[in-house]
Amino acid sequence: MGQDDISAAAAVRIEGLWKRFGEQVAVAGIDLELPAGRFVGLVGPNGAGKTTTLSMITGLLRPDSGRVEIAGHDVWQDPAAVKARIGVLPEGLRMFERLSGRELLAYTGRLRGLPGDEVDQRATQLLDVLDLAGAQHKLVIDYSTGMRKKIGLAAALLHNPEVLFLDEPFEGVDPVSAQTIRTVLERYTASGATVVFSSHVMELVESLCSWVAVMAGGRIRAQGPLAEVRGDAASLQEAFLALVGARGRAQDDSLDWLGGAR
Ligand SMILES: Nc1ncnc2c1ncn2[C@@H]1O[C@H](COP(=O)(O)OP(=O)(O)OP(=O)(O)O)[C@@H](O)[C@H]1O
Repeated sequence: MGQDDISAAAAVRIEGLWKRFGEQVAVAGIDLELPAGRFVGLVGPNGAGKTTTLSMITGLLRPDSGRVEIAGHDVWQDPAAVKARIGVLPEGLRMFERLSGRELLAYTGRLRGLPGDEVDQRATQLLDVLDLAGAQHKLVIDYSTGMRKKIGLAAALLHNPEVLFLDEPFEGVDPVSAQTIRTVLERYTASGATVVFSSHVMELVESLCSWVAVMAGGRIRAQGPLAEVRGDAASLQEAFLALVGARGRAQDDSLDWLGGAR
């Protein structure tokens, strides 16, 4: 099988997925096939439908229509099989904040049905690698934004999922923590696992992802290997702006009062 032949090894298969909120169409019938063993980026402007899509893929939000399959299992017909195989770091990340970081991992491990000593061992390693060992007994409510992302990531990785979904994993994270998260994720995908993450930071997506799906207005505008989606453009950012038709919006005279002589 070639690097870019995904038909036999899709981690995620989406067909005709729709979601409306009243009059607002958030996701307008998308089809997507995301390859296994890759770093996959879901990119799009604000309001494109990324979070809604990820919520439907991970079983957090019921689609109006369409189907999603993860590692060969239907998300809505076989949710237990799917949830055993995925890890999720959702946007907003509501956690049990009155637990310490270590307690949160212990609790998550038990929910996942892992034996206590295995959870302890994995938690120690994850806390260490993510540079949270010193804060492991602090309550999560007292964690910074970056620390919350890291403990959320540790909780999502604890059961060694086949596919990991991350909604804006680097938002609010300092460069040192971002590098730590990146190293952990690179090691994880190198072992054959799949990471799907959403972002609007194109440089990040370009440097991390080998496969990209571009979303705008609830639709998929392009999907495929990074080089293919970028095409002849100088960067993914350029290709993205052309795809979503946003080039030059701030260059007309609609803000002619801003700056200059007063
Ligand atoms: N619960 C909801 N009720 C009503 N409208 C919603 C709801 N959730 C999302 N929407 C709308 O659906 C559209 C897609 O939103 P979504 O959050 O999926 O976009 P996004 O690509 O994740 O955006 P961002 O990058 O800004 O987080 C937006 O127009 C949004 O206002």
